[in-house]
Amino acid sequence: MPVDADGTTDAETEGALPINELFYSLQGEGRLAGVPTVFVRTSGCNLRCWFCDSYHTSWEPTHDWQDVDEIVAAVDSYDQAEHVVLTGGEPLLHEASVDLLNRLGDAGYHTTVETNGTIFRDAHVDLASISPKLQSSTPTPEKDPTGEGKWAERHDQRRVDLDALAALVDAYESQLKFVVTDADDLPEIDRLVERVRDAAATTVHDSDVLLMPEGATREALDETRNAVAELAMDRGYRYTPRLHVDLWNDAPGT
Ligand SMILES: C[S@@+](CC[C@H](N)C(=O)[O-])C[C@H]1O[C@@H](n2cnc3c(N)ncnc32)[C@H](O)[C@@H]1O
Ligand SMILES: Nc1nc2[nH]cc(C(=O)O)c2c(=O)[nH]1
Ligand code: SF4
Ligand SMILES: [Mg+2]
Repeated sequence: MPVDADGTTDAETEGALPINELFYSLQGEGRLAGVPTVFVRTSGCNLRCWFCDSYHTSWEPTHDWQDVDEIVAAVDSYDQAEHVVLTGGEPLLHEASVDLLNRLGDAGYHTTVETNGTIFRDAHVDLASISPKLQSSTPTPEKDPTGEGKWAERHDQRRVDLDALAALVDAYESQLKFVVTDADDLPEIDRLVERVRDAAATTVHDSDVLLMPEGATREALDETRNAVAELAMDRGYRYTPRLHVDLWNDAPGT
């Protein structure tokens, strides 16, 4: 069954998830970088960042439908792993993500959800790794990988939902992880962090705000990582590497 253009799924398939890939690696991003982790990547997204490093979950979604039972068994087959990351695409689009997270939490796994922060769901989440999307992520006709620019307006309208961001920050241990393309992104990050602080009851420390260089390949990161590290130092935010890209470049299943 296909994921439709918005990435929403047919009600019939509740209890199953569209899985693009499931693999064992090291967490490459954020405060748990370096931790051995099983990744479950769902397909389908409500946004279309021009730089999306998971093209086959957003711009051109591909997947197998798998029952939550099957996914849990596949996670269990990696004996060494105590951590699971649920990512996508946008994993919180899918109702069945709640069941999967609750099952993994009950089984004793530490669960991280990688989310664009536009959707709140109540589930077992040990770390909400929230990556709100900046204006520089918008797929303008010049930047759209399909060259059409059809998604620019929808992307721009949907990319920030303050209520969802505040609900995620208030419900879960969280980090705000911004993809930085250049220094022009910083004023927008500062403003958005302040808006989240105003909307949420929980204190958001500067050390919970992470700057991540844009780049899906080593070559692309060579152009961004040092400048982003300097911006993090200037501003007092945290820098996060993209360890998996440094180690394995853009190989699938890493
Ligand atoms: C593919 S997304 C899936 C989860 C969710 N849709 C989101 O955007 O947070 C996983 C992470 O990769 C980041 N990301 C995607 N493409 C990137 C790129 N070209 N450079 C740096 N980070 C990127 C996202 O911002 C997010 O933190
Ligand atoms: N190793 C590795 N770490 C990651 N952290 C977040 C990822 C993601 O795509 O959400 C990711 C990923 O794709 N690979
Ligand atoms: S929100 Fe995440 S999955 Fe969706 S297009 Fe952007 S980076 Fe890709
Ligand atoms: Mg990734």
